Amino acid sequence: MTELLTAAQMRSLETAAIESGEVTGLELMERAGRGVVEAVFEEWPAYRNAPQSVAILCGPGNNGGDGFVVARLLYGKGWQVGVFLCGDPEKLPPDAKTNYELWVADGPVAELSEKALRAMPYTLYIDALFGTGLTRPLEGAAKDVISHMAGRNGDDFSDALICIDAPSGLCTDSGRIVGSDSSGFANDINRFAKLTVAFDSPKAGHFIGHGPGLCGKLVVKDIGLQNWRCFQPSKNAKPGSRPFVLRDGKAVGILRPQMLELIGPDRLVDDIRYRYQPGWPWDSLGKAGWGNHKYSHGHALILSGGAGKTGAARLAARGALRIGAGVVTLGVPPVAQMEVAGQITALMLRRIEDASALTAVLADKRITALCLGPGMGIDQRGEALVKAALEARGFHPPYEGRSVVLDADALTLISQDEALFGMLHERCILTPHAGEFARLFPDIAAKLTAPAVSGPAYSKVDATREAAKRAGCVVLFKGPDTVIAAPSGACRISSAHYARAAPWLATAGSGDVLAGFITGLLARGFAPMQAAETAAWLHVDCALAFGPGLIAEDLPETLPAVLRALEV
Ligand SMILES: NC(=O)C1=CN([C@@H]2O[C@H](COP(=O)(O)OP(=O)(O)OC[C@H]3O[C@@H](n4cnc5c(N)ncnc54)[C@H](OP(=O)(O)O)[C@@H]3O)[C@@H](O)[C@H]2O)[C@@H](O)CC1
Ligand SMILES: [K+]
Repeated sequence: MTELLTAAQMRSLETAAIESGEVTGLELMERAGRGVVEAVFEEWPAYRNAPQSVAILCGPGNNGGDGFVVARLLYGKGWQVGVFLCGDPEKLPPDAKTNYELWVADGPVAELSEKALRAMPYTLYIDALFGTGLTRPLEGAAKDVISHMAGRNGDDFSDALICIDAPSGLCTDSGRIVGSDSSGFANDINRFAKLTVAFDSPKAGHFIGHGPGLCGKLVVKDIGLQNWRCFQPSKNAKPGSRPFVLRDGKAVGILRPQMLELIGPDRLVDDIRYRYQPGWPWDSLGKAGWGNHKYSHGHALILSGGAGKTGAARLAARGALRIGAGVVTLGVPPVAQMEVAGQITALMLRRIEDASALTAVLADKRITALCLGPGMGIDQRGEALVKAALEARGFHPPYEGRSVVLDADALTLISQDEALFGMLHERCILTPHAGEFARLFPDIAAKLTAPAVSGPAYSKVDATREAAKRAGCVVLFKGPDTVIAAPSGACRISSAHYARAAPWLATAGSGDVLAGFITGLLARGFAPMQAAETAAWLHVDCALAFGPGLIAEDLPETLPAVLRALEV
């Protein structure tokens, strides 16, 4: 698990640490600068004993302060250091000012301008203009320089640029660029830095929006704030009582409540395990829960479209079966029965011509989860099926109720019909991609696509939370930065970036398999949020395990190996 912090949380952490009297802001800044230098040598080990030249671009706040520390430390190692300041040195905040003065004893500070920067080439460039304190669009020299670094003049700095905390101009809460004209990043929004060095914990903006593309590689350096982020583990703290912070598999503390707001599942398995409680359904994915009869592992019903449109539902059904639903039935209209019957083996088949047939089938309380949408069609039959599915909420101990995954065409249908939308309940999960999200929640999507005029900007996290609250159910907003939110505000980011980048997952039918994974877990008794986050994580893991060349059919077939590797 990786906890992701907002800029405000990071500030409150820093304030708590400083107010405790155990550490000063200056010490934190020194650790941050040291962390950057360490990261540079880890990335370019050959430079450890071969001093190079570096240009350090310092801004008017503490991000700039970190830059002055790096300047001093590299100069001390024999580097040729050019320092450029954006702003008035007299107005620097106290710790940054101190480090400015320390640097001035070593070398000069030039006023930041594109011309000054271009006067000579440097081996490396360090962007210390703005970090978590960015409040408005870049302008003037800062904007000129960043757009130059982003390739406006045809130069490519992306193998030589290190960003302190964030690429300047990027909002660390939202991963959006602040400014209506992309603040100079317009040339190629996915190529900017080689390395971004963040402190203590990554920020949400490193994982969503343009963050991952602009940051290059993300390195997080510890600056000794963990005692203010976590309560110390007490002897009585048991898994399940409060979320633990794990480091290398060991609990190092219990999260402070304010830090719980945003938690990202980089290592979701740990995340799940530390919340383990006896009887929790994850256990039943492994050996411990096997041995009962098939219906005790849940029965998923996946509704298919008509002839020639059954592939998507079959993919979803295969996913649900592989993830461990005891029984998976495909509900097909009679016209598609032969087509589907010829393609499936372990899956069951049921004729479901219309809504009344579905209602009759749902009298079977053993059906614990439904999936509607993949290939279903947006005709009257589809609409009536969605209505029947949302009406039939049946209860079946030990499950809290029957769950419904609404994907693809089902999302289009509920976006067109307020009454259907109003029938959503807490056991539903919506799985929109960006286009479907915009149809379902046009006003929310508009906020997300409107230019970000100030920071912190409205983010995909904000949008997904708002959508979940309005729908009254879990929303999984797909993308390489999948965001999952519950009406309560609980939120996870399942990011397929950095070490988990799997661009080949963007392949036809992969969303259908994801819907099937979620449905299978729901059928087994996972709560909606758990089902969505676990499925999203396993989906990416399958793609990573398979590698390039992946097609949607491969995802369910790779799942057994992924589960084996988890030793569940
Ligand atoms: N928190 C921690 O624990 C630690 C934090 N550390 C470091 O501190 C960084 C955060 O520092 P920070 O808060 O001073 O913010 P920063 O990003 O330097 O910029 C703020 C300044 O810029 C200004 N400004 C904003 N936008 C602007 C614009 N478009 N154009 C022009 N000006 C603009 C803004 O002015 P204002 O909005 O007040 O007018 C303010 O003066 C963080 O990223 C990390 O590197 C480390 O030392 C380790 C410990
Ligand atoms: K920066």
